[in-house]
Amino acid sequence: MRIVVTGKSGQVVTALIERGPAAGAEILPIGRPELDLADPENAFELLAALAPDVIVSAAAYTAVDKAESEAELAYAVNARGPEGIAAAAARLNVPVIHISTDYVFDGSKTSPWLEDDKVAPLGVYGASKLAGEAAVLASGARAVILRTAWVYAPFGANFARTMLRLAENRDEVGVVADQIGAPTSALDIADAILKVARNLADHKDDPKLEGIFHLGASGPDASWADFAEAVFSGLAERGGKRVHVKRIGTVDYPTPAQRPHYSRLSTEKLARVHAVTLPDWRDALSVILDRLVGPASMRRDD
Ligand SMILES: NC(=O)C1=CN([C@@H]2O[C@H](COP(=O)(O)OP(=O)(O)OC[C@H]3O[C@@H](n4cnc5c(N)ncnc54)[C@H](O)[C@@H]3O)[C@@H](O)[C@H]2O)C=CC1
Repeated sequence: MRIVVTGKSGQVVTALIERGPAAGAEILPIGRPELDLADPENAFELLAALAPDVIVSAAAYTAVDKAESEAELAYAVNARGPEGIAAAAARLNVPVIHISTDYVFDGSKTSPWLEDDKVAPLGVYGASKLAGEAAVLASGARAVILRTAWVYAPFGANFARTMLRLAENRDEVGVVADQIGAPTSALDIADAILKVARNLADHKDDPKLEGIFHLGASGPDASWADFAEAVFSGLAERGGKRVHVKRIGTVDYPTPAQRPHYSRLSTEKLARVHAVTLPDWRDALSVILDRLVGPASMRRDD
């Protein structure tokens, strides 16, 4: 199975490159300079030359706060980019898996968001990603939208790595405790994408496999403060220092873009239709900390 994925250096792209071979997939990343999503005119020629079985649209403008002052660029990359990719996929008759976000919701629920819940993005990033979803769904390509959230990995820019960096010279870190979600490993996201890609490639005439699906880790709800505490206790278990989390409110940490208070996504539909369930986020974090800090077992006496 040949999978072309947009982007070259992102968390999900990098995870796909790492996980693809074990799933029997050849991963072909395309990104800048040859493909600029802000100007995807050449997408068809590029994709046609690579002859993929499935296209994964993973690259995006992901700077949530900066998007508030760069709306034009955010829309170009997150809406017109995927539109160009999906139009090419339709012409090539190749299915497309497009990665989207919990930020299409306003966070006002208190139970996990369902795929057909009312969308109401709070900021430019979420609105531009929502426009991307709409463009992909309207393209005529066989399309799966995978909305995920709170992505982190052993590489790239993410919350877990930021916490570990702060631990180097801080004994206490203030982290918001009133935004709830599920930290989701890009490695697990890559495994899920590969399974969905396989389902699409193997069952060409099954429209039930298409549409919007939510993808997130299993396990208990977590706040960013809970996630930080789990990172720091994992660090301590691996012989690192103890860092205290000061639980603060969103009001104490103002940002240009407003974030949803409750971001947990219901993953029941993905489990039912594609037979994909992600591991508990605490187990996934342990896998990533083993790589970033060193295996906990190495520090034990046994
Ligand atoms: N990071 C997160 O917490 C979340 C991410 N997502 C979505 O998941 C997907 C993957 O996210 P990450 O891997 O975390 O993103 P990332 O920020 O790690 O990587 C983004 C990738 O997009 C590429 N890119 C940016 N502008 C481009 C352009 N104009 N042309 C071509 N490539 C361009 C970058 O070079 C990079 O490879 C994105 O669609 C994002 O919207 C959804 C929910 C949460």
